Amino acid sequence: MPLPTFNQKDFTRLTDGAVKEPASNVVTPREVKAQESIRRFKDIARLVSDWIWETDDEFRLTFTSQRVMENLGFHPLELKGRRLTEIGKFVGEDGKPLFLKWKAPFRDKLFVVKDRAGKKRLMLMGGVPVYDNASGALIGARGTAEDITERTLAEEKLKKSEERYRTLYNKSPVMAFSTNRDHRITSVSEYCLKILGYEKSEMIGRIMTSFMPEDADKTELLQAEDLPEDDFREENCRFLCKNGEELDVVISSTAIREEQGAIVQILNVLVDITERKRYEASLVRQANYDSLTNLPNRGLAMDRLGQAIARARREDYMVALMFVDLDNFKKVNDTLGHAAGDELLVKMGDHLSGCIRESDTVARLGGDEFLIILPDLKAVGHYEIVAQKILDRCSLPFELCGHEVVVTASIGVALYPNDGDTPDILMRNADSAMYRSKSKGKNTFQFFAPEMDGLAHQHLILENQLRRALSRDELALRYQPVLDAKSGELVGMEALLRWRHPKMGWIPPGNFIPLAEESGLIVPIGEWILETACRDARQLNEKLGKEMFVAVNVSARQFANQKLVDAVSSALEKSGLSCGLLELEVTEGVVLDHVPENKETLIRLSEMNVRLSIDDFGTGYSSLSYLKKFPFDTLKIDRAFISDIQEDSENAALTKAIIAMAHALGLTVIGEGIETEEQAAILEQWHCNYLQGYHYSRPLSIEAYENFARKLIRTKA
Ligand SMILES: Nc1nc2c(ncn2[C@@H]2O[C@@H]3COP(=O)(O)O[C@H]4[C@@H](O)[C@H](n5cnc6c(=O)[nH]c(N)nc65)O[C@@H]4COP(=O)(O)O[C@H]3[C@H]2O)c(=O)[nH]1
Repeated sequence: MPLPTFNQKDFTRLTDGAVKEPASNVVTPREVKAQESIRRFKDIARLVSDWIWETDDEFRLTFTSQRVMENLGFHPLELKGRRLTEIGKFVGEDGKPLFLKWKAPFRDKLFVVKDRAGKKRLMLMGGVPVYDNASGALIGARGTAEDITERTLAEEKLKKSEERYRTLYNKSPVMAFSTNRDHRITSVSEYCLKILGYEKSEMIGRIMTSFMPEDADKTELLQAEDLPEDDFREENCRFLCKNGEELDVVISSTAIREEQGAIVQILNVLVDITERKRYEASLVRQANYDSLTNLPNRGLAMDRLGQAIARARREDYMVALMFVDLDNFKKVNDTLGHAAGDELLVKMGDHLSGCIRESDTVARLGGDEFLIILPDLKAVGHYEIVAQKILDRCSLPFELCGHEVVVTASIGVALYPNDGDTPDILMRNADSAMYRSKSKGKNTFQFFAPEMDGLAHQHLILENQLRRALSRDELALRYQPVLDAKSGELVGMEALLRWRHPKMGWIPPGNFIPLAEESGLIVPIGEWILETACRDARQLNEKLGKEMFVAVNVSARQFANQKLVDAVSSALEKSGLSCGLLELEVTEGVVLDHVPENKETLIRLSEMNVRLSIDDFGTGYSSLSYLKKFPFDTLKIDRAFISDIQEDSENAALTKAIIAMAHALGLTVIGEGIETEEQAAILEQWHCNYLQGYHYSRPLSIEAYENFARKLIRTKA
């Protein structure tokens, strides 16, 4: 028996509400019931978003609700009579075709159908078989279909993004973990586990701060309520690895909230900044600490001294500053080598640190100088105890490279407020006091006294600084060209000493050579000059392919030292410069001293084939007799004669006579201090052999000299 069906007309009539009442007014109860049922169906069909369908026993559509137009774009009439399986197919979760047993109700079956535009739509179908009441035969089916295309797409999208997030969370090299509102860890990324070294089970469920060192500041991290709504919060903290190592991390926390705003989860991403921190710390260390001894350097010491003075001013204390200088450090360096010297400094740093309290500071200023700051002295006399302790400790023998070495120290003490109220003044005064200790025979300490500011004391300070200048590379040589008067060609150069003082800048030789002579320092300094000048000359000659001499000034004090000849031959040997290219300039004083040894030294040098020159001739006795007695090769006319050669006829006559006389004795004559073309022309006319002076060039560094020489050689070529 066919299923009583609604045709389309019926349906339109029902769903549009245009139900026309039958002509007869006699309505049976059965009809009323039927009409009610139709109205109910009409309302439902209009309101539900699902597509309602009905088929006959061959599953041809006999009815579809209007919704199908919205879902699939078909007019219900277009579908009428078509089999459901013609317009689409049932599929399983896996997308494979599914064969429905129509005899039983079914629900949530996926039905893939193409809409009018040919696009795939996904419907979720449910249906029931319809049986004939009387015969019990299957006469069709009816059901609903929900269009789930958009929802499925959205779900798939969400699923994919969740998968992506999960992959990111777990597989990428990001340290991340989630916590709940109680800060207990709920999930942790694989990378995080790998870096921290824990098993997942060791982290899940634990409060995150339990992975931080006890002394770490955790307050901020435990303020979940403070987490920003649309941003993340960054905190610096330390994390403990399973192996006990500590990681410095920046932890960025983002709150994941439910719609009402309550926090559901906190996502924490950790960035390991341990290396960066280490690097920053090493930079700070480099800037503030001495790399050899690990003690604070001058900068940090001055800073601490400033702070100590400020505190002492507030609290009415005194500050003692001790300048400690080792007495025989250079000897250790020279005899045992630099490695031993370094070891000594490190050990000395330890010794000094052992003599003071933790609140005091030991710093290394450079070289063999240390500084001690005692910041909160309550009683005068306390620093005396410390100073004596330091002297005692310093003079204990050191074991250095298998040798037992004894070093002593000289200490200068200055006090705040008595001896100064700024770090600079205190430093200067402690330094002065230290020099006084040195002059008093070393291995002692001295307090600053106002008279130490005097000239004699400054002299003493300078002498001590000069003593250190050599080891600190503060000395340098400049070279002034010497030219052939006739040809204008370069024949040689004179080496002139300069001192680059760390605070005073370049100091001219006239200001410190007398000091060096007086103190005997000219001997080691002279050796350095000889070595440097010979080496530079040899290298320059090699580069230029020329044989030019270098003249080196040798003072009377150097002659008094027996080792001059040895120093000269050692310099020549080390450099490989031929003896005939070294000229030693001596002043009249050397020969006038009537010291027999000087003559002997000059003879020995001359026998070595080293050239000898008498410097500044004309300024002293200018005795002709010694020129004959001593083996000189060259005579240098002092620039005092040359400067007024044009105006002063007496000087001019004298200069002319000196040149003639020197030639008669077989000497080469050099005119010094040539400043003008005219002076050069006159001297050339008088047969002066060589010329030197600002007119040609000022003394130059060896590099600048090389350029000068190359240019001159080019113009002469
Ligand atoms: N006004 C003027 N000056 C000119 C001119 N040409 C050169 N001079 C300067 O005259 C000085 C010549 O050196 P000196 O008579 O040996 O006189 C030297 C020498 O006696 C001594 N000296 C320099 N270097 C050394 C050294 O290595 N050892 C020793 N023992 N003494 C040195 O110091 C003295 C002064 O040296 P510096 O200041 O370098 O002065 C140099 C040089 O710069 C010029 O045209 N005009």
